[in-house]
Amino acid sequence: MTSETELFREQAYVGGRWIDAAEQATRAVDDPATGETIGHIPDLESARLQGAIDAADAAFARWRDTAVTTRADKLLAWYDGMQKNRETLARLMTREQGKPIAEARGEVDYAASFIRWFAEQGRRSNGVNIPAENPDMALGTVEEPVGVVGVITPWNFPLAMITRKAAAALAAGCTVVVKPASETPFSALALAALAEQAGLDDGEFNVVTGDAQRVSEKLCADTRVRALSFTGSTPIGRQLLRDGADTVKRMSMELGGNAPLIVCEDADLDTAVESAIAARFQTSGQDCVAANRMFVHRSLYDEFVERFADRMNALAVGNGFDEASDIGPLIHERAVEKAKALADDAEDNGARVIGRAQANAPGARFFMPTLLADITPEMRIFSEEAFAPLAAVCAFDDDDAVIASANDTEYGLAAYVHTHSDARIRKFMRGLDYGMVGVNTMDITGPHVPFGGMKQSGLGREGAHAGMQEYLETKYYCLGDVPV
Ligand SMILES: NC(=O)c1ccc[n+]([C@@H]2O[C@H](COP(=O)([O-])OP(=O)(O)OC[C@H]3O[C@@H](n4cnc5c(N)ncnc54)[C@H](O)[C@@H]3O)[C@@H](O)[C@H]2O)c1
Ligand SMILES: N[C@@H](CC=O)C(=O)O
Repeated sequence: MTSETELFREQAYVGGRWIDAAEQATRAVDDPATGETIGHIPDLESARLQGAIDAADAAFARWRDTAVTTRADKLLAWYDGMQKNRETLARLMTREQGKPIAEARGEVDYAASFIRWFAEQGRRSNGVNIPAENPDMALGTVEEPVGVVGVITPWNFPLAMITRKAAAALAAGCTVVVKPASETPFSALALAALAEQAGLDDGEFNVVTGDAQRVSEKLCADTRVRALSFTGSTPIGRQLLRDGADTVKRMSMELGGNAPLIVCEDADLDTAVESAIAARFQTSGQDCVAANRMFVHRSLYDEFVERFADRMNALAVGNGFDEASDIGPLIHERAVEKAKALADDAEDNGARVIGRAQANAPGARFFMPTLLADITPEMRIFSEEAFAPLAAVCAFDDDDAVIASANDTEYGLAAYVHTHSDARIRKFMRGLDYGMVGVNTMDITGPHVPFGGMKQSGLGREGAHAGMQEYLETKYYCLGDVPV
């Protein structure tokens, strides 16, 4: 097992080397639970960012022609390194992101699962044979790696959002340049240290740090970067789509969410309450597939609100290193201010506010779990992604009306419905305009499923066969005059 200090890297990883920024320019990274500085990362200037693309481009020529079994072996060695260093990676994640340590361990497993899954999938990205109308011709396709892939990721899942992209791209034969969120770079750099140990040490996998705008402009402008895979907010996704247009980049966009959770009159209330608690408060509410609006049939509404509030008020709020904590800090104080503003807006417009006083919060970046009852479409919480432990619920009477209400958003990532009626399951699955629909469960993700959204929640899918195709080009060939 690699020691904690060996995996704690304060340098960028480019072309298999650990580098600083020119003039030793750095940015500080803090612990969101305490505000203490935990380290510094290089603020790479344009020349060194260019060097990362140069390294990835040079490596691509070699990596694309590397035997698929060799690629798979290196990815599996990377996976093994993550397993052996699970606790170190989890502690590093809690330190910089704040999530409860149990969730951090779960994310290490989740992140590693993408590497294992794509290590094998890379051996199965097949072309097709096309029956020729002319018997003297032979037609078909081959799947080829697109080239250098730019990867930009958020802070809420510091490891999994990287491996979900990089493992697929590397398995396809591409090389990658990763820019992690400035709030959570150390998880990414520890991943790079394990990649180096696994033999990804010659420009196949690069992690750059520094000014986000400077990095993305570099990645978008360089024609050797043939694809950009982004996970983050919809406004930034829109900007990157604009920036990538000039070089016609292949774009994968995993953006914001506003998930509805619908409890129908024939739902199992115990399952619905437990699922709603998990769907709202996982990742301390900072989750793209979090249940942002809850709709409960009027016949169950009062009971649901009472049970949900009891479970919510029992959640332990504290430092992520405390094994008893269910809810950790938010990443920024401004995230706390936004949650307070959404709650105030809802209350000013008639919502009931249920929960413990914010004065009991154990620190400046903690937001105490809160339930807004009797919400209406006029309230900001109905259309804005809370990204905090702030739940919102209202009653409904009619299935068609609640589907229309659930769809009344620019987002379309995940949706959840609780019912035991086959007819309703079919109705809601067809009626909900979301890329992913969970029925009687919120446990919908994994490396084997196509994760992604409709409308302004994104473009493309991550995970499963679809996740591999984001990094492959289909080349059609037509062989004339091939006498049989
Ligand atoms: N769909 C998904 O799979 C998924 C997963 C996780 C998070 N998200 C979404 O991400 C958002 C929260 O994450 P966040 O706060 O890190 O998002 P963000 O958009 O602020 O940042 C995401 C990444 O983009 C970079 N970035 C920020 N400004 C940039 C700019 N002007 N140009 C280029 N890059 C820039 C950041 O440094 C970070 O690396 C939420 O909306 C959440 O729903 C979506
Ligand atoms: N919870 C999502 C990440 C989005 O925040 C996932 O499981 O991929």
